[in-house]
Amino acid sequence: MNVVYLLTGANLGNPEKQLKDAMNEITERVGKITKASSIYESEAWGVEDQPIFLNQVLEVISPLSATKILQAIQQIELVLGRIRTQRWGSRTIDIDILYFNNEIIHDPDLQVPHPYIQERNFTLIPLNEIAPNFEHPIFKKTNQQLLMDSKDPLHVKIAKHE
Ligand SMILES: Nc1ncnc2c1ncn2[C@@H]1O[C@H](COP(=O)(O)OP(=O)(O)OP(=O)(O)O)[C@@H](O)[C@H]1O
Ligand SMILES: Nc1nc2c(c(=O)[nH]1)N=C(CO)CN2
Repeated sequence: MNVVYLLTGANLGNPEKQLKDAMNEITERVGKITKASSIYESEAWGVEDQPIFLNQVLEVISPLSATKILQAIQQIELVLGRIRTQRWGSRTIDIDILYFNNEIIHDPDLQVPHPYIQERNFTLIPLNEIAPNFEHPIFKKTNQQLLMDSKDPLHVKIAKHE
């Protein structure tokens, strides 16, 4: 069994419902959700002039390989009607693999740990709620240390407690 951390995000349609729907699909297609952070809201990072985002981090126990999980989350994005616009643009649902066990993967289609974890408070803050002591396998720092070192000014607040 593998331990995988996923980030879900949405800023179009009904973001809260889409995060809930994503949890159901993840349970169906990826594995058992063992921890779920609160739902957080923040301004759009990277591209301005977008609606605010909701984000959540999930810990999932999965029998699938990282490649199979990527395929499963891409299926879920399709099922939930993801509309792709621009890079870092608005979306009905986005699912990223943050960590897969403590493995380092550099495939053209799959970078694990996710390359932006340490730069984005919208990832670090929910991640810290459920996995503060998990160590980043490249930086050899816990999520808590990464958050303390973060230079991202983005303000991320709880929208809804789990
Ligand atoms: N760890 C990962 N999790 C999810 N997708 C990944 C990962 N590493 C690489 N990818 C690739 O990224 C592509 C998805 O890009 P996407 O359009 O979601 O980027 P984005 O969400 O706009 O930006 P970002 O990746 O910075 O969050 C997928 O096709 C997938 O192959
Ligand atoms: N606050 C926030 N900003 C973002 C997000 C996101 O999930 N939350 N996702 C993006 C696409 O990768 C770009 N910007």
